[in-house]
Amino acid sequence: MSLCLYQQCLNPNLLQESASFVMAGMDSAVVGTNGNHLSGSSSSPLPPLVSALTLVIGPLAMLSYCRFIQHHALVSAYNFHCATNGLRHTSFQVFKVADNQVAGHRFEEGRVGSLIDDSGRFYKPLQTGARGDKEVNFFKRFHSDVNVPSSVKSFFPNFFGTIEIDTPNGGGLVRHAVMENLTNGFQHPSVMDVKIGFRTWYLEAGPKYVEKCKLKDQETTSAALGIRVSGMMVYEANKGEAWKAGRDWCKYIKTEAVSEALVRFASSNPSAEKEYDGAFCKAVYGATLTELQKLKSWFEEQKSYHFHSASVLIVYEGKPSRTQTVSVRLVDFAHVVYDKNEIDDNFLSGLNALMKMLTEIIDSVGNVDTSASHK
Ligand SMILES: O=P(O)(O)O[C@@H]1[C@@H](OP(=O)(O)O)[C@H](OP(=O)(O)O)[C@H](O)[C@H](OP(=O)(O)O)[C@H]1OP(=O)(O)O
Ligand SMILES: Nc1ncnc2c1ncn2[C@@H]1O[C@H](COP(=O)(O)OP(=O)(O)O)[C@@H](O)[C@H]1O
Repeated sequence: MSLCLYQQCLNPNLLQESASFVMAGMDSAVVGTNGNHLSGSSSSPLPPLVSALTLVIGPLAMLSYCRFIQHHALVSAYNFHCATNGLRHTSFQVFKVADNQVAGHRFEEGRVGSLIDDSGRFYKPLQTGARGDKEVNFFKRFHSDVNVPSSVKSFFPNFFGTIEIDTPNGGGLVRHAVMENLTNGFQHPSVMDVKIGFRTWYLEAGPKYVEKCKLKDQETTSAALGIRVSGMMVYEANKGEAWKAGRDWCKYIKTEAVSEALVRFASSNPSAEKEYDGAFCKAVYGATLTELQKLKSWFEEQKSYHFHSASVLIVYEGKPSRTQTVSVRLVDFAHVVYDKNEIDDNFLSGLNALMKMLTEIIDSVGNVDTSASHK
């Protein structure tokens, strides 16, 4: 979790330019609200370790490919509480590979994946063109939609705008969405991404994309079950390390083995001697169901947002503790369609399918054979 990928240049001229850009471009209401933080964040002393790192790595960074990050979020971030913190990106920034990312676009040969920082932010590389814009527009629209209750908004990551980060693979500047890191605060998170819906495609996306999705929905469990386990990692306290499912492990889970995979995710009680703990599994999924029920109530009414290919992200603490926290949130909003004025049956039925499966697991968890392979 400690690979330092980028070191932002500490070029005072650039900082200056950026600061004045921000001040000039921002709405006065934002400056008025956050003015103290604005000036404070640009001049606040760096923590000792960071300062030391700056001295050592700074000159190297200056020579390396790390260019100044252009911050585009600040002007448009009027409706979001990001402007003040956003300015921090203009001073000093250490990004790390998001090791807790379990699905989606990851750092692989020639590809760019998500990053995190120590302040609890998650940087998701946006696709070029319309697709990236779609996700950004979703966040802006959704978080400022007065018709969505705040209890529902809290299922979605906070959004802090976008920044462009120079990638080390020669790809140049890549725009990233800056979000709340949903695994922040967990010492050893166990994380599972469950894609919701019997179909991930939607006609508005165009025939090529629809074909690609249809094939994937058939090949995986989406079409048959309404859910697809897209990724998972489980912290195994007895080993002191996390087991992460590979892309193919997830892709080729057979329909009849999904339940077993779900049990595997939640039954690894780090405080238990044995590998499999039904009581722990019940506790994790009991808490999950309580959250999903709230989400479901909203989906039973709302007609404004249709989510395709979005996922429920379940996170629990793998470090032994007496109280267990389970976080249930949503991710991936690159395929949202608006104002259809009808219930999002595809997402709702997928959610119901997941809830039914989790309920069945809770009822029968003692009987599941977790030693069997899922293949
Ligand atoms: O962008 P691609 O073609 O690599 O496809 C992504 C998939 O990568 P893969 O092709 O399986 O290596 C990717 O699969 P993984 O999660 O990496 O297994 C996702 O399915 C992604 O969809 P979304 O952004 O989660 O809706 C997929 O993105 P879209 O199909 O939504 O573009
Ligand atoms: N805000 C977030 N905080 C923490 N992890 C996240 C966040 N958003 C996404 N992830 C991680 O990244 C993975 C892929 O996210 P997703 O939005 O589906 O990306 P992609 O569009 O590349 O498929 C998720 O399964 C999760 O592990």
